[in-house]
Amino acid sequence: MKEQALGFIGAGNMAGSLIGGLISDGYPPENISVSDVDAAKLNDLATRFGVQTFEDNKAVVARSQTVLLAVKPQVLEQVVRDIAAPVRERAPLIISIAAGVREAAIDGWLGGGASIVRCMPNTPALVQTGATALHANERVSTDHKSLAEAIVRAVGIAVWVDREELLDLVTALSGSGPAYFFLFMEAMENAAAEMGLDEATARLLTQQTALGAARIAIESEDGPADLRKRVTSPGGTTERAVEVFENGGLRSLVFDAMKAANARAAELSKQLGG
Ligand SMILES: NC(=O)C1=CN([C@@H]2O[C@H](COP(=O)(O)OP(=O)(O)OC[C@H]3O[C@@H](n4cnc5c(N)ncnc54)[C@H](O)[C@@H]3O)[C@@H](O)[C@H]2O)C=CC1
Ligand SMILES: O=C(O)[C@@H]1CCC=N1
Repeated sequence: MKEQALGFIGAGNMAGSLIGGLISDGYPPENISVSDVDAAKLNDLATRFGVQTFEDNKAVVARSQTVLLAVKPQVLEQVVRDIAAPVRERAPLIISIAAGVREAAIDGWLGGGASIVRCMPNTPALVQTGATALHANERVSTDHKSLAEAIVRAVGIAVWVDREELLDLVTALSGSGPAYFFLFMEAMENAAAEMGLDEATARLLTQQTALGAARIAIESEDGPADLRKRVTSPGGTTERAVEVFENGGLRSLVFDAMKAANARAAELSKQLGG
């Protein structure tokens, strides 16, 4: 895939993460072009990675075999309509990472007949620990599916979902998920600091605990319920804390939070083109 000309429209956080991952993975920077309305963002990526930059989105389409849409969902329609003519002419593979915008909406704005892969990455892509789910419309060839998967695999793991609606659920799980863990870490740090530990120590111990728990969870054959039991000595401290979480309804709170995020993703897709 590394000989393919790859274009990014939008040079923000996610584009920077994906480009950083691809380049660390050996993708030649001269085969990557990027456009943005913000010249400072383009300068930043050109300096960090040596990629080609353009202020005109159509210039990126004109030189790319794959075009990755990395702008906010709210500006996607205008961006896509603006590149529709060169996309029809060159028929590149279109990959969209915008939350909540359906393949059919993008295809409609392009005038129909486009090969579109939609994916939902997450910000740990920045440190090559991303989790991305992908879905392809019926026009995408097997080779193009492999190409899209290879692009996101450069920054972490990739899984395919067989129904596009499942991307809303993935958004609520792994798309927004890093923020849930950060919230939990923030609460643990604050509690420890409030009870008397200095803030720097509270942060360090919380961070290393999160990293250690994640590594055990990934490396072990066992699920989180079993791993939790191994920390929980009968009559000990963990048991007391877990009792407080369970009695406080942590599980149903997590369920409700993810349901709300899932519903918001579905709502966004209705607002942003059906
Ligand atoms: N941040 C996250 O955790 C995740 C974000 N996403 C999706 O990734 C997409 C990008 O998000 P971020 O990188 O976080 O946003 P961002 O705001 O950092 O980047 C968007 C970029 O688009 C540029 N832009 C705006 N109008 C433009 C135009 N007309 N033409 C070209 N460029 C234009 C902006 O200047 C900005 O640099 C969004 O659609 C979001 O839904 C997906 C998964 C996770
Ligand atoms: O909060 C959001 O809408 C985006 C999608 C997933 C993560 N950030």
